[in-house]
Amino acid sequence: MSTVVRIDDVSKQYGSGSNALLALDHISLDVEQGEFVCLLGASGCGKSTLLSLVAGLDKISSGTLDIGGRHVALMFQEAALFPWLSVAGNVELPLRLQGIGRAERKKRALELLDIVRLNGFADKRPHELSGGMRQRVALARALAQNADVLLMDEPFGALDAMTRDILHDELERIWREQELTVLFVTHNVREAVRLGDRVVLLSSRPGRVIEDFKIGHPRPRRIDSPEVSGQAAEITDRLRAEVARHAS
Ligand SMILES: Nc1ncnc2c1ncn2[C@@H]1O[C@H](COP(=O)(O)OP(=O)(O)OP(=O)(O)O)[C@@H](O)[C@H]1O
Repeated sequence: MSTVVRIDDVSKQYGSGSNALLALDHISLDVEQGEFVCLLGASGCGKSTLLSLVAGLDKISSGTLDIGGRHVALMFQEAALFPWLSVAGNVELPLRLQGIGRAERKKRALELLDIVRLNGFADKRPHELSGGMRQRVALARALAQNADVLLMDEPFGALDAMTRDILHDELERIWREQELTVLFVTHNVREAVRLGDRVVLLSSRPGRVIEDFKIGHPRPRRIDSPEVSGQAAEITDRLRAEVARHAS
């Protein structure tokens, strides 16, 4: 296995002087090729900060962060589609930025829409889609970036439980088929156990890695299975203890 994301002793401080805020405190975390790693922690512990550092959207304050020049794609809770573009137009955008010609773009966009099971919706506008369908488009657009690493920040947080459940299955299938490496931020412990090879628990601010749970249950998992529920309960207890420690 090769390491795709190497985070070594990374700290992140926002601001300076009396306004300084330490968001991440000496975080070390390696993500291997093809791994699905979920990041879990109390609100404000620095999960999104860590993703934005891996994405290169912000600079680390100290330590080393190495993704070996690999390409990353980001996906957020809001699909953030361009409303004036069709579904296919939104998916084509990264392809256009890669300089891919019109005919090839159209073909590739249709293939990607097929992968996320949105064939037949290419000409629709984002407002004509449900929330779950919009996230499928966002996923297709992320895949269009041909990234090695998919960074997902609560991508299903705004969806109802049933839609989320279906998208878990879809994401798992796509992750396997496309041999992606995924770093997935969530507040939802069961979702983390449902999806992750590992669930990395961060402390309350400043974020530190307090535990790295290996999730060995066979896939595909059901979010309501006794195995997932049992391990989620164990992790929730650990998280609760951390939040209580921070509050006291
Ligand atoms: N650009 C910024 N400037 C200053 N402070 C910031 C900035 N971005 C985040 N922070 C602060 O850093 C801390 C970590 O924020 P971050 O959004 O990474 O946490 P999180 O774990 O993703 O939170 P949540 O679970 O609520 O989404 C918070 O206290 C936040 O207010």
